[in-house]
Amino acid sequence: MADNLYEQLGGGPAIDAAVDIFYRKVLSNDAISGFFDSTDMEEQRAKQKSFLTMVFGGPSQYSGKDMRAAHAPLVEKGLNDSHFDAVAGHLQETLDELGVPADLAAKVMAIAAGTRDDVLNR
Ligand code: HEM
Repeated sequence: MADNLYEQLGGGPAIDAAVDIFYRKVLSNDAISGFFDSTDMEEQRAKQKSFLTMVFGGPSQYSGKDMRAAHAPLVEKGLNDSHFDAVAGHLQETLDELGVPADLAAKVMAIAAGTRDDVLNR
């Protein structure tokens, strides 16, 4: 049995697929897509893949910003719990669509939930 969440989820190809589907959903949601108006989405997907690989225990040298710094400008623009909930919802839907078993999906969602206060800078 693979001993870290990264391997249990299916490794790099699984993370790539999840991040691609996830951002398609995020950008299709008018309530949150505006935050990404001036974002290079190719770079964003690459950073998110690297970040998730790291927090799931896989081989990653994430060199992006920490969650607090990365989202501070967005909090200035009004980023709040409702936006975080929408993003978390799209992550859950993505995991469901990919057929990730509920116990693993719950671990992923717990890690995402653990970033809330940093993302919202409080
Ligand atoms: C589970 C919670 C979240 C995680 C794990 C996460 C992860 C990340 C990562 C890894 C970056 C890249 C940091 C860098 O540029 O070095 C980033 C940037 C960003 N995130 Fe998040 N994020 C989360 C929640 C959100 C939410 C709720 C929103 C808005 C609805 C959001 C919008 C953005 C935007 C707009 C950027 C900056 C892109 C740019 O520089 O143009 N994130 N996030």
